[in-house]
Amino acid sequence: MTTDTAREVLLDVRKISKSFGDRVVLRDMSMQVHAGEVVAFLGANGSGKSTTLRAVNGLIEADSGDIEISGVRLTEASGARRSEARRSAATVFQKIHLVGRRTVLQNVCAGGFARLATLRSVPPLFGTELKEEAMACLDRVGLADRAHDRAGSLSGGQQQRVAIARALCQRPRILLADEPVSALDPRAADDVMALLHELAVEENLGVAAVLHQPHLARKYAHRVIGLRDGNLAFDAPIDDIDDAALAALYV
Ligand SMILES: Nc1ncnc2c1ncn2[C@@H]1O[C@H](COP(=O)(O)OP(=O)(O)OP(=O)(O)O)[C@@H](O)[C@H]1O
Repeated sequence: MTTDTAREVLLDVRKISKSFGDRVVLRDMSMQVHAGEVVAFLGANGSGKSTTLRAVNGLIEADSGDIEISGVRLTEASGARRSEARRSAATVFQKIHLVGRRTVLQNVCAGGFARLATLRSVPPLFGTELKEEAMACLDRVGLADRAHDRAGSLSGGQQQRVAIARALCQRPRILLADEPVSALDPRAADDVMALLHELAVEENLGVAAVLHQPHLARKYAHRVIGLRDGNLAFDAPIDDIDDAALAALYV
């Protein structure tokens, strides 16, 4: 798969570094995610993949460097503009965090709450509109028929698709997926990666996915970023990286 680098840059990470105590875990990490592409992050345990995504979604602050999300430089923005930029990048985690006793639809609606919470006054029909939007998001991931089931009654793969629908209800431009398929069986993993690929290509989202499965990167990513000990090892179209280079990340 090739990527069109003329596409809009949705995420621009410039030379971010991060240490925990004396331990430097990211050094001058730079990378971009464009609209319409899936970027896979590969690397051994502890190489800094999640730290990179966490610096983007605001779970941690980088010590230095700069991050631009949807055209907003976080170091220069504050208040609502900064929150809005952050919210344009929605995160999907390995641990799915649905409220199991609530319905699938209620869980997906939760993705819209963060967005609505920033409005000065809540539109009067927001409940109905939000539910309609959540249903559309569920339909997008192929689970509209499970809307009124308890979330906890779904399989792991289905729950991850619900989590993706919840992220979509946030109306993101970028999906950050931190090991989205690590807890899933091979078939469910394939389905979830196929869905992420489809969302990138058909909805023009940028997808950055941390993966531990090089074969899924080969099948579904347009570009691959390899990390080794907090350093960028490579950043290239997947077709330019051979299997030996992928395997070398893990030795
Ligand atoms: N909050 C923290 N406090 C201290 N050290 C941390 C913290 N978060 C991450 N680290 C350390 O930073 C390094 C990079 O962690 P990170 O989670 O980014 O790696 P990773 O490539 O995502 O690994 P994995 O594949 O195991 O999830 C690891 O050595 C980890 O122990």
